[in-house]
Amino acid sequence: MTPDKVRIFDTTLRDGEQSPGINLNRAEKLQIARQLARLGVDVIEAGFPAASEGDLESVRAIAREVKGPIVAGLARTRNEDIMAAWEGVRHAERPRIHTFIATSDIHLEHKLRMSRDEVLEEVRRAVTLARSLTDDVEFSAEDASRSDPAFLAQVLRLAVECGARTLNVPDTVGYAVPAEFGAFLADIMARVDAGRDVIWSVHCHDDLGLAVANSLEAVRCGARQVECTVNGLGERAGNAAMEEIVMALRVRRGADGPDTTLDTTVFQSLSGLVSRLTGFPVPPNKAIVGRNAFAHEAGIHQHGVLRHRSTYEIMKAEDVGAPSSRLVLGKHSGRHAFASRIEAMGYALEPEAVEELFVLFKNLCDRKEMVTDDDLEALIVDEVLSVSSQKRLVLKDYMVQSAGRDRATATVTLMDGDAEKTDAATGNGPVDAVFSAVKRIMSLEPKLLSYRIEAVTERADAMGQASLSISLDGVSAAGRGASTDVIEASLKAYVNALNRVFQIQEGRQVARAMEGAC
Ligand SMILES: CC(=O)SCCNC(=O)CCNC(=O)[C@H](O)C(C)(C)COP(=O)(O)OP(=O)(O)OC[C@H]1O[C@@H](n2cnc3c(N)ncnc32)[C@H](O)[C@@H]1OP(=O)(O)O
Ligand SMILES: CC(C)C(=O)C(=O)O
Repeated sequence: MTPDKVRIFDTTLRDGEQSPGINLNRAEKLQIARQLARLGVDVIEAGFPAASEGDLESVRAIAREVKGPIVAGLARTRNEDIMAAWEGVRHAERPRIHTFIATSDIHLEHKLRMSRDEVLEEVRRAVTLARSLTDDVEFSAEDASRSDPAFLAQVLRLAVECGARTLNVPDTVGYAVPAEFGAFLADIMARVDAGRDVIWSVHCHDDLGLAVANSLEAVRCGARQVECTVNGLGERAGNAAMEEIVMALRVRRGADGPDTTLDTTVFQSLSGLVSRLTGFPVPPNKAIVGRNAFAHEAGIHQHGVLRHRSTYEIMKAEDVGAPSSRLVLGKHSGRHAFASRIEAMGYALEPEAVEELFVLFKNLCDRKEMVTDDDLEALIVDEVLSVSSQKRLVLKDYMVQSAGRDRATATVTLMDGDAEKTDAATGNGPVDAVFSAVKRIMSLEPKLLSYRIEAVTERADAMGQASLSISLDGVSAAGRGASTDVIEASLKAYVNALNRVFQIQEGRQVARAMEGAC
């Protein structure tokens, strides 16, 4: 074992499960434990076997079935807890008993109601008993960071004398700040002077949002085990998030800094699994495993990432098992990202067409939270691949008023070449009214042969895609239109179909004229 290896002690199944609202059954715990083993954590704290028969059973199942990591069970210093912990872990490949008692005066006076001597006696008895059962005993001094350093050192020295091989210095209530915590740990390590066979550990809570920072500072000061949880779950504000600590060590390691041996590509799927089984969602902006951790929406960032990923990314999404970084198109996006997405979707458009689409896309962004590939496809089909080049009619504006179930009035403004034309009409619904207004503007009576509207995407602000066909003077044509507004989508489809009719009529006239000329 290299001296710079940092051991990852996962306590998702014990401290993580202490989050109010989380209750995992045996099958769920086993599923998580298997994934923790795949990730390569050094220790799985599988539970607190004295807590309940169910907890004991879960710990026992993990100890029997999950190979690789050390399997630990937590125990108070009471004999019955230690025996229960042993019952839980004894069948593991590498069993550990983790026993603890508080060392701060606040806890001694108000909670345990024990003197310092009584606590020392608890430690002596508990560690000795645990050590008689297994070689691997961890001792934790609960509320260490608020304890008198002299007494804390005395307790830890005794734990080592009785056989503990891992000494844990928890910041139980998340009170520590990094520089102070590092100095505190270094001072305690010097006072105890436990030698090279003892591993120093920390266990930080996130009450001030400093659990990860405190853990990293502890590693800098000599800790070689970090206790943490997936997604930072845990009592109150949670524990230090494992994925954040591990990636911070990896990314900032330099040539020979301390590191873990985890397969970090498991992080994303494990985070999702834990989130689904606990019902605790992962915030989109959560470091490492959040949905947005490798997503860019701002045009300037997207341009930078397209040129070189390192401009705005400090690690590879693939390294934490996330899909490669995403450029999310939204109202903050710019032309570079937009053009790149169109190209990636397989469209080779002229720069003028891309520019035209970009303007429409920005308008769409003001109406829609996020623009998907389906939305873009609808825009491309609607605006570019339809008859855009020879458009005679262009929809400029429209207004609809619905007056009761079967009556609506619409005013529509179209550009017919350079001429702006407006007219109003009524109809037996808003779509019928806008179609009638167009008919009045053009003094034409096209027959509606078919009409369909469907949502392109699934949310309330989804793009609607209208498809219809009309016939006029023996010419039939289909039209399509897309918009977040179904009336507008229908109107665009109607205008699109009329433009096609005109185009066909124009083509026939040219053909006739050519025939005449011959
Ligand atoms: C900081 C941490 O996360 S520590 C781990 C916290 N996790 C848990 O508490 C979850 C599991 N706990 C449980 O299921 C229960 O609390 C049990 C089964 C352990 C104990 O339940 P109960 O016997 O009903 O006791 P209760 O929880 O109400 O009180 C805790 C008792 O343990 C004592 N105690 C607390 N910590 C320790 C310790 N480390 N060593 C010895 N005794 C302790 C308290 O002084 C109190 O003693 P008392 O009953 O003589 O007054
Ligand atoms: C039992 C110890 C490790 C603990 O959970 C804490 O102090 O927060």
